[in-house]
Amino acid sequence: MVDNTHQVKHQQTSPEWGPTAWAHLSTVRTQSPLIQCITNFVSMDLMANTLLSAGASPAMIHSLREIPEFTPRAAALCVNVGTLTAEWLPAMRAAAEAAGKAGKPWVLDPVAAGASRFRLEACRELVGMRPTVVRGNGSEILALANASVGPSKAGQAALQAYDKAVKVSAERERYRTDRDNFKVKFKTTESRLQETDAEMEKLKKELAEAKTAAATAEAEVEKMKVEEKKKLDEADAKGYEAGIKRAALEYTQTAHQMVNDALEERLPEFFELGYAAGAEAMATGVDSSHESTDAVEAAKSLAKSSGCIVAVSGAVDFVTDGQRVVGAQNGVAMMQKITATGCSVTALIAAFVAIDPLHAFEATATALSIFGIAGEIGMDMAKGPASLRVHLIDSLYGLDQDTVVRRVNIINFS
Ligand SMILES: Nc1ncnc2c1ncn2[C@@H]1O[C@H](COP(=O)(O)OP(=O)(O)OP(=O)(O)O)[C@@H](O)[C@H]1O
Ligand SMILES: Cc1ncsc1CCO
Repeated sequence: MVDNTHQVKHQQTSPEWGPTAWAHLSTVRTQSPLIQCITNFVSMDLMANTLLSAGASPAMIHSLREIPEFTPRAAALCVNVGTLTAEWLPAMRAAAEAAGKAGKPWVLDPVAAGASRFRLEACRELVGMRPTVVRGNGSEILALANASVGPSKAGQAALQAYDKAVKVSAERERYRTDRDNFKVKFKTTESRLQETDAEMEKLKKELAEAKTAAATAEAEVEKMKVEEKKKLDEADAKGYEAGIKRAALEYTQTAHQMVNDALEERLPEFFELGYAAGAEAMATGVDSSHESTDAVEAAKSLAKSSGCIVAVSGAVDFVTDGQRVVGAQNGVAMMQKITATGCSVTALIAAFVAIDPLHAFEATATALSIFGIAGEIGMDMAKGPASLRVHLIDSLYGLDQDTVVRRVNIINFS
């Protein structure tokens, strides 16, 4: 059971974040608050180990039969809908209600809130039960905020999304047309090149024939030299004909050389055209994920309409109560490559809020920052996501005052 008289008391409106974060972490270590987690199957292990390495005491208890007896004894509750089923939802409701009645803080993680109507409805209902904190990624907070603002605003958001989709699709079509036009141009050039090649082959053949004819004629002239004068005249005439043919061949050879030179000169131009079309085709990808910065306004409006603290995780973890906004800028991008880091930091928020429930806003920001610092230090030793998972837990366990105070990076955004 948590003794609230030991809760962190030195918070002010504008806290010194480093010392505050250390006060929160060291209080979690000394009080070891019992945190009940109703969470998804994927996150159970990492979440429990995160809480343990921070000094809290995890209990992954979700049976409806145990909740009335157990939940009031926990210092805080963490509800995560990651692998939601119709059977588990009543347990989540019951635990949220029991925590509320016992005056214990509880935290909601609306995993993939927008993935289905069932999930969105469940999340909306749970938000309506007034969790102390809601923590999600950008897409989850956007889905939840849009679902909570009523049909007209949701309709507007859908229309805006539709407009954007139409624009992107038109742009894509334009790129496709450009690319197809280039393909046609390229094919035409190619067929012209083939025609020239065929012409060249024909001329080569004629040249060979002419060479043979000239050789024959020369041989004949030689022969005529020793033959009668009468036949010499005839042979001369044939030789003259061969001469004309050779001149004609020399002329066609020169013409062919000119065509070749002209094509060679234009080669860089063809290359430029191909390169430009390639670059345009590559620029057609459409990014559909949301950054945490995209969801700050949605988080503020959700915080206002629900009365909860709302946190959006990402490169910057934003925390808002509807008026104030702060951003925790710790963590490393590789944390996204470990499943359930988000779920785990939500549980850590529950532990921090458990020991300082009167300052849930500050406790949420410091929990996010501390988890990020553990990720940063863990990353120095990690080779990839699997080893980061291990080193993150080790680093969280080993954090000391100097490191925390020095590395906490929380700034005011409003
Ligand atoms: N680009 C980033 N740079 C630094 N830290 C990040 C980045 N992206 C996420 N994080 C950190 O990773 C943790 C998890 O955040 P994320 O937004 O990925 O949660 P999530 O999508 O709910 O995760 P999950 O569903 O796997 O539990 C947070 O502590 C967050 O600060
Ligand atoms: C991968 C996954 N699917 C449902 S819950 C969960 C863990 C991250 O939220």
